[in-house]
Amino acid sequence: MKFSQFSRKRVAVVGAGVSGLAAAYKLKSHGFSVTVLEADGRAGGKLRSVSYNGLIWDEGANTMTESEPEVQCLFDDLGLREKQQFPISQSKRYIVRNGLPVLVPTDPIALIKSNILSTKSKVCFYLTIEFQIILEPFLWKKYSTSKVSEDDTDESVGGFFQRHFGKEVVDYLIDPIVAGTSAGDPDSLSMSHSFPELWNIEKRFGSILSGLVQSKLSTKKENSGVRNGTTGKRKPTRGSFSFQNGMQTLTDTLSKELGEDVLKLRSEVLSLSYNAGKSASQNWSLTYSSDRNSKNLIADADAVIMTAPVCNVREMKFMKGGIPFPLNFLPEVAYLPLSVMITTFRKESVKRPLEGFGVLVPSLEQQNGLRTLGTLFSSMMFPNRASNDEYLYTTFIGGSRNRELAKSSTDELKQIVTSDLRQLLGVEGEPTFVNHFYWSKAFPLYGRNYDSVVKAIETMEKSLPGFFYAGNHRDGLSVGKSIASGCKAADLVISYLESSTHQPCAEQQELKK
Ligand SMILES: Cc1cc2nc3c(=O)[nH]c(=O)nc-3n(C[C@H](O)[C@H](O)[C@H](O)COP(=O)(O)OP(=O)(O)OC[C@H]3O[C@@H](n4cnc5c(N)ncnc54)[C@H](O)[C@@H]3O)c2cc1C
Ligand SMILES: C=Cc1c2[nH]c(c1C)Cc1[nH]c(c(CCC(=O)O)c1C)Cc1[nH]c(c(C)c1CCC(=O)O)Cc1[nH]c(c(C)c1C=C)C2
Repeated sequence: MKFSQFSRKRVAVVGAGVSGLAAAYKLKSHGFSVTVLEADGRAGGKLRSVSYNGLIWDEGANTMTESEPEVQCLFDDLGLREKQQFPISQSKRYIVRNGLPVLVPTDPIALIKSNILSTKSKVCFYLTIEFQIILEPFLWKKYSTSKVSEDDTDESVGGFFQRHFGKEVVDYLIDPIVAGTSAGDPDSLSMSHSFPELWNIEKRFGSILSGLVQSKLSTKKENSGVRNGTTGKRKPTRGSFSFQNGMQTLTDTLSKELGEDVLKLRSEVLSLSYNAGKSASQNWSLTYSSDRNSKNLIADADAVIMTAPVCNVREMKFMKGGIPFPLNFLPEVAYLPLSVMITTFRKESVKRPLEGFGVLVPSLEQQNGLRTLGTLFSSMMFPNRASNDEYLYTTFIGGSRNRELAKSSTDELKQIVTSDLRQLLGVEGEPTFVNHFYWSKAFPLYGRNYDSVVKAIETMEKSLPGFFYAGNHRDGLSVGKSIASGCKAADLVISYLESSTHQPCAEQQELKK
């Protein structure tokens, strides 16, 4: 316990996904009395690992990165470093072109040599790289007055990259990468919400490439302190990783640290009521269902961190000062459905196995008969996830490209996956094992009107003192960003409750503005 003065302050965290658990862990270690209410019978949310018959697989997130400082701190505190598992040959990633996997080059020169792009696009890409620093600011100015829509925060990912690199780069690089990181498509996604760093770099420097060069130089300058050991910050490990027994090891470790008294499973939050008191003391009252008790239960709290998806928040009842607080300003969020198929094949049945991370299928390759979004070479990356004589693959189907296909039966999906893997890797015969997991709402779509969602969340926070929203609907979909979002919400709760112990209520409101 770091600050025992908080031990009587109570915080309710709604949702035991990675963001809620990270927030709760931080608050608990600062001495708060925390309750995590989780609707499901398990903790972890979109982190979901299975060990069965000598196989290990993930039905949700498969890997994560450690770019956010909050993630680094959490791992150090939890002692998770020894459980991290780094994939073999993770830089080898493939994109399908003309029906076959092509290794994605890791640098521009290799890209010129590869078959991913046509000669015309390669020349265009090469010239762009060579001359972009000089030409791009002018191109940007030209487009910024002609092509970008009036409210330019709504530019699509496809529009942005086409403006910079041309259509073929969008079709054969951006489209598969976007599918492989959000299950979305370049035309539906908002650039400012999906790639905020790149968007801001262009806004700040007027050009992506010169901006990247300049920001890289300034990061190098900042990091030189790390090498000298003067900043005390750890340099993030490079690349993606998982954990022994899969990604759920992370949320299992957090759940264990929190303990059964804190984490209440099968507890779906139904309503939240805020009643302003003289101080921010137990102003919140939450009702939740409990399968152990036919009656709904009540949890009182001084502050609330909400991490349930927006679609679930819209179903909750909010009250403020005894009267309903309607959430009609909270827009409906679109979600992408996804099926995750696990298959294993005997090694001798895979005629053209590939080493590396996995293969992504651009939308245009549907014309060559392929119907999956992509496949991770799970047991190539993590050999202990299958026996020595078999390969385990994780294939994704659906997303914005093919919502209906995601809902297909296990048998239909088995045929689709086997057919795609036959074409891509030369598998023969049937898989020796199949597992299917269907996510009806795998990802929120950061669509071109997503600003309205973020603004509505901010309105909720401003209108309801002591209410904070965290999770993957805010600053990014990745596990790392979800953790960072949870930790930031915990920090806001700490300053809110710290200030509220010394200040009258009106001033707390000011603080939130
Ligand atoms: C198939 C798939 C693959 C992915 N792959 C990767 C990857 O490789 N790398 C990566 O970085 N990210 C990946 N992600 C994304 C990442 O896993 C998620 O964005 C992240 O885990 C979300 O965490 P969260 O805590 O914000 O939300 P969630 O995990 O969705 O947690 C929210 C929790 O709130 C609970 N809840 C909802 N309503 C209520 C209520 N009324 N009362 C109480 N509780 C409620 C839910 O049951 C849930 O447990 C993937 C996601 C999916 C679905
Ligand atoms: C084909 C479908 C999908 C694959 N993974 C996901 C989908 C929808 C989900 C997913 N994967 C990653 C993230 C985090 C994104 C982020 O913002 O960091 C999500 C939501 C990790 C990831 N996967 C790929 C990349 C380039 C990244 C970013 C991190 C990293 O570079 O490691 C590419 C990729 N995804 C899939 C495959 C088969 C693949 C590449 C071959 C599957």
